[in-house]
Amino acid sequence: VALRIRPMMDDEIYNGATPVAHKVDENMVVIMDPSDDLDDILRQNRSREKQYIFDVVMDAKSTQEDTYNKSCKFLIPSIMDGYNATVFAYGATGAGKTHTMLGRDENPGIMAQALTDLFDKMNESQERLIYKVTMSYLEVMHILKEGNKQRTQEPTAANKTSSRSHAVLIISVRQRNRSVLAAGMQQQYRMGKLILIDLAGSERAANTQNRGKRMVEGAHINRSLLALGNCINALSDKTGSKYVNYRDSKLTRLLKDALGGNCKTVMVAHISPASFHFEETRNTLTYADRAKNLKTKVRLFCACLFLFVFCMFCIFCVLGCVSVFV
Ligand SMILES: Nc1ncnc2c1ncn2[C@@H]1O[C@H](COP(=O)(O)OP(=O)(O)OP(=O)(O)O)[C@@H](O)[C@H]1O
Repeated sequence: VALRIRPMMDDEIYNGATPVAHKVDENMVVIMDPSDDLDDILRQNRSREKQYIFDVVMDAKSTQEDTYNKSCKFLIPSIMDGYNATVFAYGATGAGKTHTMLGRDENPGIMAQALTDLFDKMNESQERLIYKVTMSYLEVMHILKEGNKQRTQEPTAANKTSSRSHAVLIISVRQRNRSVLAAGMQQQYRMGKLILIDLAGSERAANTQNRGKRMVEGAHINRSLLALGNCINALSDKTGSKYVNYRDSKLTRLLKDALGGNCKTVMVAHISPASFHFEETRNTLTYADRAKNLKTKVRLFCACLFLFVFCMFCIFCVLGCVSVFV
């Protein structure tokens, strides 16, 4: 789990917001509750400061390149070796998810950097290996941009360029060995999949002042994010006894492997440092903190096949022995 704290926006500073989230070191963030309600007896003795620890903490000084290097780059060789990986951006509306995942042409985010890295790595080994890359959401780079033009972006009171849908980029890489192919021999191929997800932001209907279609859209977004939150809660339950309802939304069905299956998963949580967004910030940090408890099991596709064949072989041997005795 990585955390990115975006810079304060000009309008937040103009409207009197103060920064309440601070990076302490590479792994720690501290938030300070800005409320100073003297009548709130229940909170009077509580510390207003809370610390959270994550694998990576980045603040306004982190560039797009730093963010990619720290949260996604290490996954690229695994994809080429046949593993599955998912990176998803999580956070409230306006917290900086699209900036991280997509960025801009002159300042590209994780999606474009991961693709560039992947194709560079494939070029390095193309004399030895043959790759087949398939993608949904894009086939070549320009379709990523086309896809993003199609994506509804609407200003809401909470974010001027709010994404009104989840964006999912799935890159599948199939790899075969040239020399084995040239010799005309049968060979297993390796298949790795990288899923990059820019979730639509959770939002409070009251904050966005959305009406009509936009409000219904917001409700759908929130419902799927609620289902995601429920799955994270159930999966992070230490007793392991809670039922994980992946079927609650399309989003959780899509993320099933990323959350509890055969996948290396990175969650990049996003928060705003501004005091106005303290409640959203605390919610995001709570979920990100829970997400640290999630465990996935990563296996190679061909290794599974081998295990299956081996198990079948053992079963037949046992059945053979039993029938001899009978
Ligand atoms: N690290 C950053 N550095 C500079 N600007 C940023 C950063 N993160 C976000 N921003 C700016 O903050 C604004 C909101 O960010 P963005 O649209 O990425 O939020 P979001 O979480 O994707 O919101 P939504 O869920 O509503 O789509 C944008 O103008 C974006 O350029």
